Order: sequence, then C-alpha cells, then structure tokens
Amino acid sequence: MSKLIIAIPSKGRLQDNTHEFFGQAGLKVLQPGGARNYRGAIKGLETVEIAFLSASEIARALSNGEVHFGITGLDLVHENITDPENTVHIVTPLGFGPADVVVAVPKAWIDVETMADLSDVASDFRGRHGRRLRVATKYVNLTRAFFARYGIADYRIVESAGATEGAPAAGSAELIVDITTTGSTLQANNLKILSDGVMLKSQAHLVASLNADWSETALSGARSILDRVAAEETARDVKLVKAIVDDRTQALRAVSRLGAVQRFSESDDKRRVNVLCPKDAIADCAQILISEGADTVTVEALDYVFSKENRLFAPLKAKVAG
Ligand SMILES: Nc1ncnc2c1ncn2[C@@H]1O[C@H](COP(=O)(O)OP(=O)(O)OP(=O)(O)O)[C@@H](O)[C@H]1O
Ligand SMILES: O=P(O)(O)OC[C@H]1O[C@H](OP(=O)(O)OP(=O)(O)O)[C@H](O)[C@@H]1O
Ligand SMILES: [Mg+2]
Repeated sequence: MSKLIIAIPSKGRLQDNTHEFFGQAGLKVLQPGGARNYRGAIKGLETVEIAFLSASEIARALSNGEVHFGITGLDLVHENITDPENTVHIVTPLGFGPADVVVAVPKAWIDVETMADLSDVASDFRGRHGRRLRVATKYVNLTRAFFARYGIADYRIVESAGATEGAPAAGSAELIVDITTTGSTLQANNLKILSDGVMLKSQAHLVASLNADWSETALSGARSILDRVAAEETARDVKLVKAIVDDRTQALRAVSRLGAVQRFSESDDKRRVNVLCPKDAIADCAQILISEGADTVTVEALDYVFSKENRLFAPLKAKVAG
C-alpha cells in the first residue's frame, strides 16, 4: 500500500495559512514528534502522510514525484520545475500568499520605466562600462525567460539568496528581480517596478505531481481530501435560501437567472423553495422570491456542500489514472 503524500510548508509565510486551509476543510494535520519531525498525518485518514518541507523544496519534490500533492507558491512552481505543463497539475489556487515577481530598478533611473527602456540601457551599459548589466535574483529561470521575451541579452545574473533588494545600493548589481507583496521592501531600498515588469502574479496553490506513483490507495486518499476541499470551497461561494412561494416551478425559473439552483429533493410541498444561491446575488434572489409570494426569505451560511461530481478530483484523475 503506497500512501498519498502531501507536502506542506514547514516554515515561512505559507505555513500558518496552510494549517488554516486544512482546518477549514475539516482536516487536522498531526505532527506527532513535534516541530522537529518531518513526517506527519491527517487525523482520521489512514492512507495519507504529510511531509513537512520548505516552500521551494516542495516545488522540487513535486517535480521529481516524491510527493503526490504539495502546497507552494506559483512563483516556486515556475522557477523550480522545468516543464510545469507536463510535470504538475494545478489543482486549485488557495487565496493566500499573494505576491508578484517583478523587475525593479533604482528610482534614480528616471528615464527607465519599461522593459524596452531597460533593453536600451542594457545595450548602452555594455558599450559604456565594458561589462554587462547585473541582475540580482533567486529567480534565475523566470528572469532568463522573461528577459528573452523582451529581447534583452546584455545582462548577467548575480544569484542572491536573501536581501536581494539591497544589491543595487551595495553595488553588487544594477537591478533586481524579486517577489513583492506590500512593496515596502522595494520602497525602503529606493527601487521602482517597471510598468510592464510584473513577471508573474503568484499565490499559494494546491499542486499535484504527475510524476508521483498514483496507486489506487493514493487516488482514493486524493479523492477524500479533494471532496472536503471542494465541499468547503463551494460552501464559501453560496448560501442556502429558503422561502414558501405561490408556485415553486415559476419561482425557481425566476431565480435560476441569478444562478440559484434547487438542491434538495423536492418535498411534497409544492410551494417550498430551497435554493443554493451565489452569495453576490442573495438580495436579488430574496426580492424575486418575495415577488413570487414569499412572506419571509431566510438565508443560511453553509459549512460544506458535497456533491457526487467533484470538480477538483475529476481533472486530476483524468491526468494521472493511466
Ligand atoms: N511578501 C512575500 N515575500 C516572499 N514570499 C512571499 C511573499 N508573499 C507570499 N510569498 C510566498 O511565500 C513563498 C515562500 O516564501 P518564504 O520566504 O516564506 O519561504 P521560506 O521558508 O523562506 O522558503 P525557502 O527556505 O525555500 O526560501 C514564496 O515563494 C511566495 O510564493
Ligand atoms: O513587498 P514586501 O511586502 O515588502 O515583501 C517582499 C519581501 O519579503 C520577502 O523576503 P523575506 O521576508 O521572505 O526574507 P528572505 O529574503 O530572507 O526570504 C521577499 O524576498 C522580499 O524581500
Ligand atoms: Mg523567504
């Protein structure tokens, strides 16, 4: 029996949100040996094993198929996985860890606002200084691909593991490529983002490896996890709207235009409406039901909406079940 292995961040800014994400899906991550133990479990799911790794190690583990699922940033997926299209399957974005990978130059470069300007500077720089422009970054692969797209070849990458934004002031590079969320680190270092210099908009994703060993056990573990995740995601987007109307068929037709759907087995009462309605359309839905004869319309938040068809599992299964 080969278990489903899920890699989750053991440190850094994605760690807390990841635990919260599992918690919302009704899954409790157990780390039996305490924070120093790199293997864990999920309460009640015997066929699932947790691997605690750093966010960038997770991207690598997905790439070489050591884990089935991983939670990591899209920036790391694209930086650390050579052919993401054929190596991983993006299951779903998770709504946390937002950050942009950007090209930033010193604010003092007043004539440089775009990648085209940067391209000019790069050519001039070489002529003038007899050496190439230096770009400090840990996103070596993303930078090469992005610069190539703009036809920029006159530069050299200086690999930087941390404090990348300090490189221009320190004199170890002329510009940088790094990740930013609030922009305060760029600001503090007197750097500005080029107007077309956003290389990638990242956030945390649940990612599946296409290189992992997808045994029957692993697939059924994946189904259990994704049932809960999908159920929770759906529940977040809809509310349960209840009312007694004059004519159910007519009322349902009216609210269906808002995307509201009857979800519960028709009761004998031909006047009872039970619809799942997108949360943005709740007020309109209530208004329609009142005009269809309801005295009162009640609206309930739901914890989970499970369904037979799992929109997260089906596409994964299609890719890995060979
Ligand atoms: N403001 C931010 N700065 C950096 N990363 C962010 C930010 N916001 C979200 N992230 C995401 O968090 C990921 C992990 O970054 P973090 O610095 O927390 O990891 P880490 O534990 O230092 O990992 P590693 O040791 O592998 O570098 C990033 O790759 C990115 O996807
Ligand atoms: O736009 P901001 O909100 O200012 O965030 C961006 C900064 O945060 C990250 O560094 P981190 O704190 O992870 O340190 P590290 O470089 O040691 O990983 C990133 O590398 C930037 O330096
Ligand atoms: Mg970091």
